[in-house]
This record gives sequence, structure tokens and C-alpha cells, in this order.
Amino acid sequence: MRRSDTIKMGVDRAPHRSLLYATGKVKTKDLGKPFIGVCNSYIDIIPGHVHLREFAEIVKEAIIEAGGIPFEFNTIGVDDGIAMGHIGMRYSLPSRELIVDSAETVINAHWFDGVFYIPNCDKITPGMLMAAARTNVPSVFVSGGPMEAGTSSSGKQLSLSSVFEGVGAYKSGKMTEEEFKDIENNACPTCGSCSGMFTANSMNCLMEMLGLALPGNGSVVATSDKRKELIFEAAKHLVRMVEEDVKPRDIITKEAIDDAFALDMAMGGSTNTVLHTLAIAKEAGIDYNLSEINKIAERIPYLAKIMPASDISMDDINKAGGVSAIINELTRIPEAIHPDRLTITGKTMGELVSEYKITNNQVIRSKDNPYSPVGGLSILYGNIAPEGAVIKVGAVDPTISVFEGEAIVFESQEQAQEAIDNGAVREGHVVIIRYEGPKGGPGMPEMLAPTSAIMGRGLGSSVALLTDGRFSGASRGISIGHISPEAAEGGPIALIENGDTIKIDLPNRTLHVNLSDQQLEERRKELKPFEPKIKNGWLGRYSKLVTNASNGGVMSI
Ligand SMILES: CC(C)(O)[C@@H](O)C(=O)O
Ligand SMILES: [Mg+2]
Repeated sequence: MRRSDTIKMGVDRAPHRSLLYATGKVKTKDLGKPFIGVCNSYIDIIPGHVHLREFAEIVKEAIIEAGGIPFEFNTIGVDDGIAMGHIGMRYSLPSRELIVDSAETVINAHWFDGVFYIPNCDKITPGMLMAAARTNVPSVFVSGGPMEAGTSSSGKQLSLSSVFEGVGAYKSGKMTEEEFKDIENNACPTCGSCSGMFTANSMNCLMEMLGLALPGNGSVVATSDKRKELIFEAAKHLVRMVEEDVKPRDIITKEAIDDAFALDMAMGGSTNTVLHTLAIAKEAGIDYNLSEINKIAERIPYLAKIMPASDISMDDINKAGGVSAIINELTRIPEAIHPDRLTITGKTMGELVSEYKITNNQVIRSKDNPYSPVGGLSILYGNIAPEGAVIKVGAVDPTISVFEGEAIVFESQEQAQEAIDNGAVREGHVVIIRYEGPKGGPGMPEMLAPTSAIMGRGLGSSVALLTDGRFSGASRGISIGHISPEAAEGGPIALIENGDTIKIDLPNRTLHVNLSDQQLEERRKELKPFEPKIKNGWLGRYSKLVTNASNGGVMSI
């Protein structure tokens, strides 16, 4: 008995069959075939998704060829780059929840036997992964693929982060208008997800490591015909998985989550992956503690330094062997990852990647010559972040290990941005941006504009930034986010005052303000209760129900 028999078999389902015939997609002879949902995310304001209408047509063709009947539906999407720096960014993380809930709704209301997911950009990928884990219907993923890197007139490799940092450089007089315009016009040359190791590409690579996508998913560019091959192969696996009843939770195990973080460490993934992977684990019924991530960081070397941490693009990574070559390299380190895990191909992860070799050691380092012996992401704890905070250590100036500075406090991203722009933020400052967490923002906005402004002004090694909000994958410098508990739930970040001394110790993974527990308690007595900034509509509801970043920023039921 198939799931979809619920909507198509027996006398009582005659009305349902009438409607299915009316779609023009089903004939009586097809009723025994698996019904496959095609969860697409076509939307033409996101360059990473602009090509997905045609993409889904190929997917449907591939599903029919593999013996299934495809039914397409769409999710919404937010372009984080376009939503950056204004109210739009407050909708970005909440959009992940709408994507999960809407995919669950369509999949369960129509009893699909399997789902072919087509994600690409920031919240769409984790939203769909969460939906797969939640519905636990056999699933495969083929993402839209990365954008090709841009090239400036002087031949420099560019990505979206070059434009964001260009804003800071231009505004502070460090870049001419001509150079600035040249970057703006050349940074994003094709469709696809932005070309660095930003959030979209980080999640699409991670999906390969989870075992839910085929080799090449994370790094083959959107414009390549190879994506078509991935689609046809994935469709065959999906129909087989439906027949064999192989479900997402057979693949998304605790070991798979460990390994997803391991890949993040090896590639210096976006800090957002921490938020999303915790949320995916939750949906898969896995109790995963944030502190586990540091144990993984200790055993995984940093092998691939990609934009914004270098000038290397995802396309360069693909040409140097791709994500599978990195995974294969990790299998050569004893006990580093779990190569015996199941993948959608029916092969183990170890078997699947065994043929993939690093072809250019300038781009992907070997385990014996890594950029750093420890991973590119780190979880910091201390009296500012009792439940944890996240930093992309791989994108910090390597000469910095301990940073001590003076707090300069802002109650919103906008206030901080103004102070950075007018020069009030100076060397030795630790910029605190609070009330920007999931509840406080609401929506935990990404702060690419302030982090890029700091970099663009040449303050990347002399100013730190701490927030209960989050960052873009394109953010770099001493940028510490996801501070939990957040200010809106009374976290200690709410108690910091201008002039406090903040100490960030990267090797020991700690984050402290020079105040005793007693001093913090004294200040707490003065703390005013949090008043939500938005009280109605979707964001009002979200602010009420969302949990903090150490819980993946998921909504409580
Ligand atoms: C706009 C970006 C670069 O996609 C950002 O939103 C990220 O999270 O990496
Ligand atoms: Mg983003």
C-alpha cells in the first residue's frame, strides 16, 4: 500500500480520482504509480531561483522517466541580499518556518509517496530539509547551484561580498567611484546562489554531506549542463527509495548531523548553518547540543578557504574536486567522520565519495597541510553567552587569538550602522548590537552591512562586533553572533554598558565581560521588561513563539 493510495484507491475516492484526472496529469493506468511531489522554489526576484521554472520541468520529465507521476508546488522565498539592511531582513529567518509549514501542508494533505526538493538560497534550503525531516517521506534534493564568480575590469575575482565591502570602502574614501561601480556591475554575472561560501552554498554543500543530495550538488555551477545529469540520477534514486521505503530519518541520523558540522569545519561554512542544522536535527527527532560542535571543530582541519575568507569561489572548489573530494579527504583521518552512513544512492557515504580526489592542492588543501588544524567555526561560551555564541574563526585575521576591547552599545542594527558610518566606532571598540535576536529583532536579522562597513573601513582586525542577531555567510572579521540567551529574553548581553571591558579568547572559545555575577545581578534589577517591537501580523506571532538561537531559532508549539 502506498501513501498516495489514501487519495486514489477504493470507491470512496472516486471524487478524488475525478479531480486528479482533471489535472490532466493522471490517467486510470497511472493510479498504481508513485505520486511524487516536486517542491520547487521558483521566484524571479532571487537570482538563485530565477532559473528554477525550467529546472522543475526537467525534474518532472526525469520523474516520469523513472516511473513516477510528478506534481509541482512552490514555496515562498526571500532574497537575503535584497532584504538586507531594512525591515525586509526581519522576514528572512521567519520565512524558513513558513517554508517548512507550507511544504508539510502540501505533502501531507495530498499524501505524496516521495518528494523531489529544489532549493537554493538561504532559508529555502534549510526550510526544505526541515520539511523532509518532519514529514519523513522519501526525499531527494537537487539545488539550483552556485552563481559563477564575477571578474572586475582589473581581473580580480568578485562575489556579492565584494560589493557589500565596497560600500564601506567607498563611503570612507578608500575606493574610487569608478572602482565601486565596476564591482557593482560585475560581481554577480549569472543566475545561481552567490559564488562564495555564503549561507546558500554552505547549506547546499552540507546537504551532500548529509547524504540527501548527490556529489556535485553544492559546487556544480547553476549554468552547467551537469545539473541535468544530477536531476535524472536523483529522480531514479527517489523512485527506488519510495519502493524500498527509505526515509529521510534513515539518513539524517545523529552521525549525519555530526558529519554535516564536520564539513562546515573543513570548508568554513556560514555561521547560519549552526542555526539551521540544529533546527534540522530537531525536526529529525535528534537531541543535539550546541557544545558538540566544538568537539568536532577540534578534530577537523580547515581544508578549503573560500570567499569571503579568500578569493576562491565555489566554481574553483568544483574544479579542484568538489565537496566529495573534501569528504573523501576527511575519511582519511581516523574517526573524523562516519563513512558508513546511508545516502540516497543506497551506497554508504564512504563508498559514494571514494572515487573523488583533490585535483588542486592550492584550492583544497590535503589533511596533512591544512589552513588550520582545527575547524573554521567555533562556539564561544562565557558570562555574556551562557548558552553559547557563534563565530566564523576561519574568516578572522589569523594573527588574532585574544581580543580585549571597550564595549560600545547599540539597541539596534540601524543605530550601530550610523555610528560605524560616522566614525564613532574606533579601534579597540567591541560593538554590541542587541535586541536583534529571533524574538527581539524580531526575526534575527543578518548584519552584513555593519560587518562589511567595519571591514571596508580597514577596522577588521581592530574592532569586534557582538550580537544576538546573526550574520551573512559573507560576513568576516571578529564577528560573534547568535548570543544566547538573547537580550529580549533577559540574556546578559542586555546588561552590558558602554565602557565595559570585553574579552574574546578564541583558542579557549570564551567570551566575557569584566563583571562579577553579583555586578550582573545588580544591573539585572534595573533591566526593563522587553516590549516587542512588532505586535501584529506574522512577525508579531513569530516574536511570541520563537526560541533562541541555541535552539536553532525554531518556533515552540
Ligand atoms: C546575501 C547572502 C550573501 O546570501 C547572505 O544572506 C548569506 O547569508 O550568506
Ligand atoms: Mg543569508
